[in-house]
Amino acid sequence: MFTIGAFANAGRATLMRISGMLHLTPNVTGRIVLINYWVLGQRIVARLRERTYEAAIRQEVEFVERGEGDVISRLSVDSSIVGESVTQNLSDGLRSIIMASVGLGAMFYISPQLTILMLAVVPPVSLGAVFYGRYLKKLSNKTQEALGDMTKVAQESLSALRTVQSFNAHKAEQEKFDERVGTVLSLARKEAVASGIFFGSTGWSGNVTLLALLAYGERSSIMRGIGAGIRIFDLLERKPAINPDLGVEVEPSRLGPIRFENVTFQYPSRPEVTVLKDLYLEINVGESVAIVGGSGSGKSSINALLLRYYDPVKGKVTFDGQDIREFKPASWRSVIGVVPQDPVLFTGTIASNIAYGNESATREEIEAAARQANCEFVWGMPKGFDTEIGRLSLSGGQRQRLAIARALLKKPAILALDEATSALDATSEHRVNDAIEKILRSRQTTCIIVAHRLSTIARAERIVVLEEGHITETGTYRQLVRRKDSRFRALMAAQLNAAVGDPPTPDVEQQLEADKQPSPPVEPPQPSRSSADAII
Ligand SMILES: Nc1ncnc2c1ncn2[C@@H]1O[C@H](COP(=O)(O)OP(=O)(O)OP(=O)(O)O)[C@@H](O)[C@H]1O
Repeated sequence: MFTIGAFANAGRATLMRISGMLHLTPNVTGRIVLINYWVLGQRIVARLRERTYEAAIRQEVEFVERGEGDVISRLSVDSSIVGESVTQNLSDGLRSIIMASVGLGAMFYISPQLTILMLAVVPPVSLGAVFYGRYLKKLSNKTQEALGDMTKVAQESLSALRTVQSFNAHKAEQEKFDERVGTVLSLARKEAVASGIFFGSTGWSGNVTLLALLAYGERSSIMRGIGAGIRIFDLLERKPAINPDLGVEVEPSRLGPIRFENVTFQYPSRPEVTVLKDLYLEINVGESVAIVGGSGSGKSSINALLLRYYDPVKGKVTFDGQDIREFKPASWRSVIGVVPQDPVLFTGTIASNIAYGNESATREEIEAAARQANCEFVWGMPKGFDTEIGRLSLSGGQRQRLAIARALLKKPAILALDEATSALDATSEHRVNDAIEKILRSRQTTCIIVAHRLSTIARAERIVVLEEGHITETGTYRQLVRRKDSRFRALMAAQLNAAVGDPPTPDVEQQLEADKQPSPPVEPPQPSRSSADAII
């Protein structure tokens, strides 16, 4: 064996002598080869990304929506790996071919018998390499899948950060992500061990060569690594504008009015636009207030401030007389149930979606909340509450009802509801309205509703009309609708007309006329279905 080793070294020395004759120092040759291959690699990666994106965007919606993260990871990580391995393998392969053929030629020249003896090891080693290669490929595939899964989890929660924060689900999301990171780590470890065996089989000289190659060729990747590291550390060191660790806990049983005290607000990304101007709004314990106003008047921004996604620029929001900035954000959000305009569902079962951020909820509690929110469609599904759902696999109305159930499960002292503006199918819409009405009637929860439907507006105890960032009118539905020149009437008529089509339809006029009549003392008004559920 020693003789064969010495013999192979003699072949390698011959190759070195040849490159010496061509006046190519290993340093210069290495640099040229590396730069060329690096550029080639980048071109391959760019082409691959374009083609992958082109293919992804042509797929059926279901494929991408179910495995969004996977597609993104193929675009970012997989394509780099392919690019790197193609160039790396290509350069390694070329180098090996040259070394092997020149070396073998020299060896044959010195002693054909010894060369043939040495070549006898080639077939079993090749066979081993084939099986070993397959194993490595499978392992790498699994790692990529795990990476895709990890990206998907991160993407789902980051794209729904408002939901994650309002349901205090950081811990659950972190655990989910950590689990994926763990899987990736253990697979990567397996891959490293497997590669280690591979390199180990080439003996100490192989390892030394590899180290030299790494030290020599990887300098540019280290620089790239530093660049990427800076971006990561920037995020790690960033202090959140709303510190999640500062503040006092809110007693879950604490009740009190909510006050927006002369609040002025601009979004940090658009400081030139004042969304809310010196707004004063008081909502008493158990009261339901509907906020109405034209698109862009600042309705949703009120909810965003209430939930402390943002802080006011001037003025303050108080709960029971205390500035909500004094509360720990998670503790404050835990007393508020949120139903956003376009609710987000997460990968998982219907039950886990209703119990989002509320892991201790029992099946009975989940079902009770679903019943309260008119989610009867769940019982009709073959697997009921254990049905697996993707982000968008339910209708808008069903999603909104699940979101209502999710919010009700928290038994919140305050309910912040943003009605869906998009049209829901007739049955769903009716069931959503019905669920909201049930909540409004119960009078246990303080409700602040960004309302778009007449039926909800009519049911709320008080209506505030928001125009250009401040409240221009406030009163009950009857008071506002009866006031001949009220801004509310004008808003309703204009928006209903816009929804139904010009010129004003008899429906709108009839509705407004009908509402002028005195109502029965106990029953709340029952606007006719044609216009009552109209989206405004
Ligand atoms: N995240 C944001 N960053 C910057 N500007 C925003 C942001 N969200 C909303 N705005 C702007 O703030 C203003 C008020 O928006 P808001 O969503 O509160 O209105 P809205 O009354 O709820 O409208 P709609 O009924 O259409 O939902 C709009 O001009 C909007 O463009």
